[in-house]
Amino acid sequence: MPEPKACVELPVFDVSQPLSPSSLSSLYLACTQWGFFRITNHGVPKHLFTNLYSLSNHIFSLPIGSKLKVGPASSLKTYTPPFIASPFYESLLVSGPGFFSSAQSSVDVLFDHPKSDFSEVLDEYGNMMTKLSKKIVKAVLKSLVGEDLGKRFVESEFGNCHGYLRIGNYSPLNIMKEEEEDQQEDEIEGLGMHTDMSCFTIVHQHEIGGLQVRSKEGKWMDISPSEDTLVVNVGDLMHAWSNGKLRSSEHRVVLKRNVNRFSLAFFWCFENEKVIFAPNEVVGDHSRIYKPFVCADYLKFRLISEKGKFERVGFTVKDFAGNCDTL
Ligand SMILES: O=C(O)CCC(=O)C(=O)O
Ligand SMILES: [Fe+2]
Repeated sequence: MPEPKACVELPVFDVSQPLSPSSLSSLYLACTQWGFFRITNHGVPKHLFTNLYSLSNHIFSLPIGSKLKVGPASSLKTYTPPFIASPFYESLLVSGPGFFSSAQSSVDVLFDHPKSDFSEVLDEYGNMMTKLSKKIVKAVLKSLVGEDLGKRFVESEFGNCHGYLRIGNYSPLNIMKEEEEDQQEDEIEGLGMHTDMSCFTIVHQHEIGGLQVRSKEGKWMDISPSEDTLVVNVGDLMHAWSNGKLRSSEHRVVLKRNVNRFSLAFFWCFENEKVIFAPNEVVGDHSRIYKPFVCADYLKFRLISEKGKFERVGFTVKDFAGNCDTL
């Protein structure tokens, strides 16, 4: 018998105003317990999501041969086809801080005629996510180390962060009948269990839901779709920078047969050359659990592990920089 479904109740924070002391405590608790929370009054108008999805749909509907012109073997490498991360998942990458020119460089290759509507919408969305990410970093640091120290770290540690957006299209269409006749479950994995390589990720999930977080006990919990909120999660870089205090939780996406799903995942990351080393004020009396490491080296380590389809034993920051007994 399939297990009954469980849904996690994530706290919701209104980011249009400063958080009260009690909200800051619950933000800290959410980051340590779940590594996930929601934000509301984020300022992204509904029509922007609608536009973004319809313009992205236009791109994902192109023939695979066209999309591969910006695929992994091309010089741009902005398109990831199905069968690399998952057979039902394809994605398009748009990087900041110049979201317009990043989107436009893909569009110029994908379409024969000049077209800038996609890049304009992406620019607007990317800039909004950048502002939100800065707000989130500020609030979480305040909840972690207090206002004064938080403000200092925002500048000294997070001042050179950058963001990139991954537009995801999940299409588990017409495949099941032949391949999975014997399977009774009506849900299939769209994106396998992983942690994010970011400081924070901001996700807009489509109304059909499917995002799940793994509890500390190892149980998969649904993060229900909610029209007015965005989902935020802590990534590996923030986990390491906070000496493991903030949780970078494993999560995945499950799909319903024959139902297409879109999502927008915005990753806010340290600059490539940054050495990630939890400040003494964050470590406090605890023992240090991560060795210092260069951000780009960790990203490289993850890419190699993923290409090997996770066959290597270690593929998270714990395996990369954990067991800090030399300091
Ligand atoms: O599609 C989603 O809802 C989340 C995607 C995700 O977890 C990721 O891209 O890292
Ligand atoms: Fe993720």
